[in-house]
Amino acid sequence: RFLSSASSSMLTHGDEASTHVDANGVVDVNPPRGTRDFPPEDMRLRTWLFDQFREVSRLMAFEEVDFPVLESEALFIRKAGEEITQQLYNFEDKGGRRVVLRPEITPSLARLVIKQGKSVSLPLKWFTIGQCWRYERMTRGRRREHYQWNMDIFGVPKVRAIVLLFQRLGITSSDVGIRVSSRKVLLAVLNMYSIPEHLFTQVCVIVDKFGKLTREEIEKELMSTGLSSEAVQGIIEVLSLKSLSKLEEVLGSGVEAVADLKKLFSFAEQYGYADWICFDASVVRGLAYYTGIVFEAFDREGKLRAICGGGRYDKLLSTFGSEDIPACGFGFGDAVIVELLKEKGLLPDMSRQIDDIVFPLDEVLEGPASSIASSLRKKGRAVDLVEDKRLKWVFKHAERINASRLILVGNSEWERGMVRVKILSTREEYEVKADELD
Ligand SMILES: CC(=O)Nc1cnc2ccccc2c1
Repeated sequence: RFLSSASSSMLTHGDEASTHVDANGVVDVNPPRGTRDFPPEDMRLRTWLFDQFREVSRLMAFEEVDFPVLESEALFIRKAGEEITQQLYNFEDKGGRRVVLRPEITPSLARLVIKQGKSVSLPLKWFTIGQCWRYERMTRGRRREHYQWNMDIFGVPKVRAIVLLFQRLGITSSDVGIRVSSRKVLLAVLNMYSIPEHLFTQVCVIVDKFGKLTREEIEKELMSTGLSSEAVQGIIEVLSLKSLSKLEEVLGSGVEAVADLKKLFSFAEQYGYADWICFDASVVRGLAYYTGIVFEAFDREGKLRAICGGGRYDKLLSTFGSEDIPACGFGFGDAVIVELLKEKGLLPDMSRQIDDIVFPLDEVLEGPASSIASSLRKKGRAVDLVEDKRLKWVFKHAERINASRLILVGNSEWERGMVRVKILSTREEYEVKADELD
């Protein structure tokens, strides 16, 4: 497999957009800051990746849903100080409504589940692949949009879909692991230090920065919420645990967190994906609404950011004023996975492919050539009908787009109802009756 240039532009940021017209009046051809175009080669890679997402969703009997990329701002106003809600791509529309380009999918899912109310039978398993947005100062030069595959189950407590996808992509459990923990671990610690539960989501968001900030910075942020230094040390000590038995020693065996995690790891054993997952108490994920098991996939070489992440969120619906339905799900971005596939030499060959090129050798034969092209298309063949070119160009073009066959419509053959076929891989050449061409 060779690396196409595709993967590079999947990773580049929208170039620095300058003013929108330059000195000679040429419009700025770059897409807006932090966004990407998808020219054909990049679009082939993206389509391939999204086809893998779709196939796994189909295999797991998930139904596809979709939502507007524009949502009411109210859906994302949360008080916990998450990065995602501090970088809302929000604005006021011409009707004076507060709207956003959605930063994530789950709240839209929840909105639709509530809207569908009694008409949906549980459990429901929905998936979508949607573009998500954030507005951050370009100082960090990060992208402002990415596509996310979301898989969510409402009405039950799933990690299996992710393992299935990795296997489809050729990624093994020696390449990637999934760190698993539960928000209930943190809840138990807060209770040990009798910390009020209203601090819970705030503390989760801070602790989610474990890997990204220094210990001192974490301590400082935790202290700033009013936690005692004893509680701060206790939190950091417990969240550094990587062994379930040690966790049990610290929290005691009656704690729900320990029971949940033991159950999950025994399911993993039974389902045969135990070597993909590991307990890591530092996993809390940065979204305020998680209530139980949380997980994130990571590359074992530690070079990349989280590949995907998710968890259980049993109380999201009540934050929208509706009755709660237990739910869990994950978001899987389109960027880090491509970096990983590139690292592992697993990017597929993304070069263009076409079945037939049909070429009239004389312009009086453009009619017959066109009818040959359409009959082949009716048989499902991808046909490039070429006109106004010299034969030399057509041969080069056939190479360039990896055509399987070149079908030449010439006067002498056509008088006999024949066309000339050239198989480009074997150089084999033969005549065939035009209406027997398949
Ligand atoms: C690697 C990458 O592109 N991350 C990314 C890019 N855009 C986003 C936009 C919204 C939310 C998360 C986002 C995450």
